[in-house]
Amino acid sequence: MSHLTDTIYASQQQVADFNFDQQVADVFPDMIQRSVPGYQTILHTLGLLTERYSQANSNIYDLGCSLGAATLMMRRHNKQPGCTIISVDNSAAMLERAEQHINNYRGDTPVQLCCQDLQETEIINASMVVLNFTLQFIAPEQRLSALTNIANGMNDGGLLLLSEKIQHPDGVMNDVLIDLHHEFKRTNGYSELEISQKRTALENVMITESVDHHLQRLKEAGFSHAAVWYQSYNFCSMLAIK
Ligand SMILES: Nc1ncnc2c1ncn2[C@@H]1O[C@H](C[S@+](CC[C@H]([NH3+])C(=O)[O-])CC(=O)[O-])[C@@H](O)[C@H]1O
Ligand SMILES: O=C(O)C(=O)Cc1ccccc1
Repeated sequence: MSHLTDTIYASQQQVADFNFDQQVADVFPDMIQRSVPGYQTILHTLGLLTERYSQANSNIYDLGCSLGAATLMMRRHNKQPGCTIISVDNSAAMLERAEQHINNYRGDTPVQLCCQDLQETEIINASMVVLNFTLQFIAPEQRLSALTNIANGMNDGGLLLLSEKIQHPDGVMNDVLIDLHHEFKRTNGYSELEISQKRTALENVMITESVDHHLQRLKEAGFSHAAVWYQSYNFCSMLAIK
């Protein structure tokens, strides 16, 4: 697959709300790599977790799969027979490219691609569910019901990986983490204009919450255990066990 450079916010513009359209899908590998600290570490660890947590004859869900990076990692590492990976995204542009991307690799575990809202996705017999930077795009008041639907469809001992951009409850520390993230983006070649215009685009679309809020809600949704396993600046990854 060709990897195009993300220049979406490089020119001064009337900034519209961020949306996962064709333009974003075209540059997504470059955008996520240059924007999300720890993205590769999280995918690498997801491979290890798949070896440990996938259960024979179960479903594995990648919710908000974008181009299928987490799907491919789980397919590569799944050692259990009779599993199906169900990869869901409500952006047709993303899913179209995910299909091409996934077809470029071979694997034993079948992958079903579904263009639908994850909130309308039936979760059944799940040993693993991945929400890798997806829940943050769901309206906050809908997050508990989305997570409850997921927990209800998971098998005992099943694993949820939830990665999110987070907000620190201490305003000063929150600003420190945001500064560090912006420095990370500058180091990766984004200009001040790109950083500030993207921030505006995301303002109404991506609502961040504190780690405590996430962990408490995971318990409320029906998970028995939940903890942070990784954080890089204001990007955090949590695990929950049903
Ligand atoms: N309600 C929804 N239903 C389904 N999909 C949705 C919904 N809302 C947003 N999405 C989809 O969630 C994805 C979020 S990106 C995930 C990266 C990927 N997980 C990765 O591991 O590379 C994260 C980011 O761009 O920061 C997009 O593809 C949206 O279309
Ligand atoms: O780019 C940012 O500032 C982010 O917060 C991460 C991100 C990455 C890709 C799409 C949307 C948000």
